[in-house]
Amino acid sequence: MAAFPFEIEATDGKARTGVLKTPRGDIRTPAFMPVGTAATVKAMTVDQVKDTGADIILGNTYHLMLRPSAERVKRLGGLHKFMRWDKPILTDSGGFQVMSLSGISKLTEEAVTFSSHVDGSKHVLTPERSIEIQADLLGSDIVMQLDECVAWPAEEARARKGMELSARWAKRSKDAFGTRDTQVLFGIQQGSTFENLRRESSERLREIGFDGYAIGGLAVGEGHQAMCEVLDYAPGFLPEDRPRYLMGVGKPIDLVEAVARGVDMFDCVLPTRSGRHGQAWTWDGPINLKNAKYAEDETPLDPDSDCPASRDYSKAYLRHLFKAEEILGQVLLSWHNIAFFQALTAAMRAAIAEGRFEQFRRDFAARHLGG
Ligand SMILES: Nc1nc2c(CCNCC3CCCC3)c3[nH]c(NCCc4ccccc4)nc3cc2c(=O)[nH]1
Repeated sequence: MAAFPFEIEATDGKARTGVLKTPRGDIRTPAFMPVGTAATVKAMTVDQVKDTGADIILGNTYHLMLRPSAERVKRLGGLHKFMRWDKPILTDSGGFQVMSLSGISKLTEEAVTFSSHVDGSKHVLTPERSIEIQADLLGSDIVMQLDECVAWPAEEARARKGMELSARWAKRSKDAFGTRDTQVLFGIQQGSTFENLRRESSERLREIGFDGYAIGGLAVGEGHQAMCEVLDYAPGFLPEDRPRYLMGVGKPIDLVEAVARGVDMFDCVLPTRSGRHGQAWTWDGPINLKNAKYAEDETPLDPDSDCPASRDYSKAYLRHLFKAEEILGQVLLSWHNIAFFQALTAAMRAAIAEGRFEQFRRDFAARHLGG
C-alpha cells in the first residue's frame, strides 16, 4: 500500500486530474510547485504563497546543506517549522544543483564531491547522505533519489552511463530510505532523448519500486519540441497509478503540453525568477513591465484574478516600481506570477474533470502564443 494515496479523479486522453494525499495536506494535480530554494519562495511570505493556492513547495538540499547546514535546520525543528510552511514540501536531492551551481565537482560511483559556491568548503553527497539530509534533517515529505542529469546533447553511450548510474543510485537511495509511513521517495527516470534508455530506466525504477516517479534529464537545453517528443513516450513507461513529476518545467505552454502527455507535477524557478526581473506571465503571454508602453497603462495584470498583485495594481505602477528598483515590484510580480501558474493548473484540472481539455489546450495556445 502506497504511503501517499494517489486518487485519479478523471482522465481526458492522456491527461489526468487527481489528488495526492499526504499527512500534511492534499496536493491537487496537475500541480505546480513553487521553488523555495533557500527556505523561502524568493520575495514572498509563506502566507502569500498559500494565498495563491499552492499545495506544495520545493526545498533544496544543495543550498540548505551549505547554508545554514542541514544539521542546524534539524536543531531548529526541521524545514517546515523553520520557514513556517505547514503544507507538503518536496526536496530535490542536490546533484543537479551541484552540476549547475558549484565550481569544482567530481562524480564517482560512490558520490558527488564539490566545493561550496558560498565559502569554497568541501562537501560530499552520496545517495545515503542525500536521503539523510532530506528525510531526517530537513524533514521533507517527498524525497528525491540522488541522480545524475546528463547534459544535452549527449551521445547514447554517455546517456546510458548516466542512466545506469542513476539506476544504481536509485537502489541505494531506496535502501537508505527504508520504509516510512509519513514520507515518500520518488525515483527519477533518466535516458536523455533516447527512447530505449528511457524505457530501460523506467523498468529498473519499477523493479525497485517507488511511491512516485520523476522524469529527469529534460529542460536542459533541448527545447520545447524535443522535450515534447520525449514526453510522447516517457510518461507512459512509468506506472499509471502513481504521480509523474517533470523536473524543472517550465513555461506555461510546456506545462499544458506536458499535462496533455500524462504529467502530473511540475516545478520551475521561472515565475519567481522572471518576476524579479519585471516579466509578468498572463493568459495573453509574457509581458515585460519595464516597456515604455505601460508607462500610463492603468489596467491591472488580471482584473479577474483573486490575487491582489494581479487585480489591484496598475501596470503603470508596477512599471514605476521596476524603473525605481523598488523591492515591492519584485514582491508583487513574484506573487502575480505564482498566482498565474496556480490559476493555469487549476484551469487544467477543471478542463480535464469536465472532459474538455483538448479545447482548453487549443484555446490556451491560440491566446497565449497568439501574440
Ligand atoms: N534531481 C534532478 N533535478 C533536476 C532539475 C531540478 C528541478 N528543480 C529543483 C529545484 C529545487 C531548488 C532549486 C530548483 C532540473 N531542472 C531542469 N531544468 C530547469 C530549467 C530552467 C532553468 C532556469 C530557469 C527556468 C528553467 N531540468 C532538471 C532536471 C533534473 C534532474 O534530472 N534531476
